[in-house]
Amino acid sequence: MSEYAIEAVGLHRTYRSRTGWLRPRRREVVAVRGVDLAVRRGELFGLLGPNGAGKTTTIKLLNTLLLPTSGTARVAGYDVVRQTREVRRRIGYVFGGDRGLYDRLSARDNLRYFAELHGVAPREQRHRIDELLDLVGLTGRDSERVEGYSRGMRQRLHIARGLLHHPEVLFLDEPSIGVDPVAARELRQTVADLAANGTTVLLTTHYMAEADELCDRIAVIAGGRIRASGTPADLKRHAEGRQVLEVEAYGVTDRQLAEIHQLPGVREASLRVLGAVQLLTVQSAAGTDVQAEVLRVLAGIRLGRVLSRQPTLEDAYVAIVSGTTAADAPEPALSGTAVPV
Ligand SMILES: Nc1ncnc2c1ncn2[C@@H]1O[C@H](COP(=O)(O)OP(=O)(O)OP(=O)(O)O)[C@@H](O)[C@H]1O
Repeated sequence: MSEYAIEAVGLHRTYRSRTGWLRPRRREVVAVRGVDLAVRRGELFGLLGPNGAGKTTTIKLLNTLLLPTSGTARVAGYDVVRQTREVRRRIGYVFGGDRGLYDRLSARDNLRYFAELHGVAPREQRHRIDELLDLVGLTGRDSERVEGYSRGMRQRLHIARGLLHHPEVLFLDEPSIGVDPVAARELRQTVADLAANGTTVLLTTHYMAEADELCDRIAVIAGGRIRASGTPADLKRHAEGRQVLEVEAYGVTDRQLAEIHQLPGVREASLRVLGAVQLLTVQSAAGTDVQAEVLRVLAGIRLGRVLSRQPTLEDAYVAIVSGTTAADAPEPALSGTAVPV
């Protein structure tokens, strides 16, 4: 038996569609271009990337919902194209959002229904459902209708649903999307417990802190290609030798962001909108003090907190996605980077 639960070699996927009505035209989108992955059994592996990077497509290629245009993959030891039935029996798939549960049924009845669909033997059902309700922390709330559940509770019920048939590999696509921070923490605990019980988990997320806390290893995907992979500590090295300046501001323009990018010593600059406030993050070579110059560019704008700090996994991620990692980035990038939130 291979030590890997998921092995992919050179996965490609092109979507072909027609657009237009009077003069239909073919449109091709290369969503995944040569992805290699090797996820060990029992590992909690994160696939991170900005919007449109190819995360969901990669997951769908691995869980047999899509056929690769080229390349091969094995999941739980079986080929995803030639042995789809064997693969499907051994995997679970949980995607973020509201679909996939019956609102007017209780959590327990939802699980009963899906247990039937998955062919879980009737005498095993009760025990399995109790076990899963306990794992996802819904014991005691299981007779309530799902329509009254919070987003976090729904997500945990989704996970229980995905685990009914004892899958060896669980695919979790954006599990904490739209979940509040406290519920997200509980959700992370559930995912960590799963991996501790031996299930291999492949998780996609936009949240760096989540990946940092949870994952044994992470691959960063952008433009359909894996840009970097390794443990969170390995990835953090991509921002090694840098320092980070964070400025809360109100009304930074694209021009100012581009100007900050051009400042001597600046490696990366990005802007995120957090409610009413913008968070400007500037990465620079360690030992280069860019603060005075950045504040000069921002003169006249209302500012909040200004903070200098060590790089985090998120900074490394920004550097990897924009192709300006510590090793290969002597020149600053030319344009601002839109960071997914
Ligand atoms: N059914 C489809 N037909 C055509 N193009 C598609 C289809 N599904 C995805 N794409 C395109 O393929 C690319 C990769 O999409 P994918 O959904 O895999 O990215 P993602 O990393 O999961 O993004 P997000 O975080 O936004 O969900 C994008 O450019 C997307 O627009």
